[in-house]
Amino acid sequence: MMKSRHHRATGAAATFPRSVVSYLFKEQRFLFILLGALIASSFFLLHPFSSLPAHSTPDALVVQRRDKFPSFNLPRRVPTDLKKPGLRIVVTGGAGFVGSHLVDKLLARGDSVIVVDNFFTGRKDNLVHHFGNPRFELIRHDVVEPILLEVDQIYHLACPASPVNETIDYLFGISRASLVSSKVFLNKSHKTNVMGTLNMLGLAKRIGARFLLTSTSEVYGDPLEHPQKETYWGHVNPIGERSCYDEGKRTAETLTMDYHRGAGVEVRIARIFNTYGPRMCLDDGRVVSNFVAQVDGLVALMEGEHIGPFNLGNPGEFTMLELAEVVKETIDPSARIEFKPNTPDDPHMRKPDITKAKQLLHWEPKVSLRQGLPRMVSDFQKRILDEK
Ligand SMILES: O=c1ccn([C@@H]2O[C@H](COP(=O)(O)OP(=O)(O)O[C@H]3OC[C@@H](O)[C@H](O)[C@H]3O)[C@@H](O)[C@H]2O)c(=O)[nH]1
Repeated sequence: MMKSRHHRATGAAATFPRSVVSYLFKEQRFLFILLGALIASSFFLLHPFSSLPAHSTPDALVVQRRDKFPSFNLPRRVPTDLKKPGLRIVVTGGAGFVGSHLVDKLLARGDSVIVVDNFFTGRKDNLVHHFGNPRFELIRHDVVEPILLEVDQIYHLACPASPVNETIDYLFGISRASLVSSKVFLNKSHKTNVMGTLNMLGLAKRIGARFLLTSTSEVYGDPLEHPQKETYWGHVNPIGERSCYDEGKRTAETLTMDYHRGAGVEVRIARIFNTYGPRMCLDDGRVVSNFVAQVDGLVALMEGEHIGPFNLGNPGEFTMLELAEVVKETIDPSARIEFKPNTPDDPHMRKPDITKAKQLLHWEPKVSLRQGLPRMVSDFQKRILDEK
């Protein structure tokens, strides 16, 4: 039985090639196949060559072929786009001034963004232009309570803003005190910096996300070194009126480095110097993005390899009197400048040394203060008038 089956199999194998050959030669099929192959190869090979200059190199051939057949470009482009899906990013304090500009940038880049904000000083209006975008989510949440989210990166900005902004607010006749009572601010600032930062670092550790802390120039206190390099340890009063913010941010930096050294969390630290621009106090959603070049610096820091800290600010210097003069000229040349005592522990001078950011992040501000301030003032003026 076994033998006869083997014979039958061998016989079938022997007849197979013969039947294929006879099939191909029947009715001149082979001739038609040859003819088809000849036409196809002459179209793809001979046609591009016919117009090539005599000295063409292999590279030139590729270029010529791309020009003649635009579809040659397509396979290159499609996989590149497919390979880079957007990141999932949390921005705490994303409804605030710096945060909302950062959110604009990340969404424009193609990332998915979740904003976590308790609207302490931030406003929904700053983000309203993203409502309806499927890559955008807004969660009302206080970061002093833990939250679990699945993301790749965390930008931690949530913090009651520095009292130092009051100087500028005062110049425009806008008081932050009307938004947030100073007592609430004092109680909240340190707690948010400590517990909020701990919670967000804990989240970063748990889900393996990269964490960026927006610290501040306030960590230098009333500096004895001028301008301030990142290596300067600062001159801060631990029990003063401003300490809640200054020491709060210093603690946040310490916690960030603890989680990096102790738990291996990938961290980044930015020290933001006085930021100014549209949406700082009022907002109509229209932005002159150059005002907030710091946002580009934050993204460069998050994407880069360096932990920091990095000073992000404008090294251009101006006195409060010069600032008041610019505001006066732009808003009301007949206005009178009043001199008042400084708030306790207010720094006498601040100027960032941004050499490190320039060298390692390739970042520096695009608009000088001299150019930027009048533009900001007129933007404010217009929006104040619009609101009346
Ligand atoms: O407990 C809080 C406090 C504040 N916030 C939010 O955090 C945001 C802070 O934004 P603000 O506009 O007040 O302040 P800014 O954007 O100017 O500065 C903010 O980002 C840069 C950091 O260096 C500052 O410390 C931070 O206040 C607001 O949206 C506020 O509602 C919280 O979500 N939780």
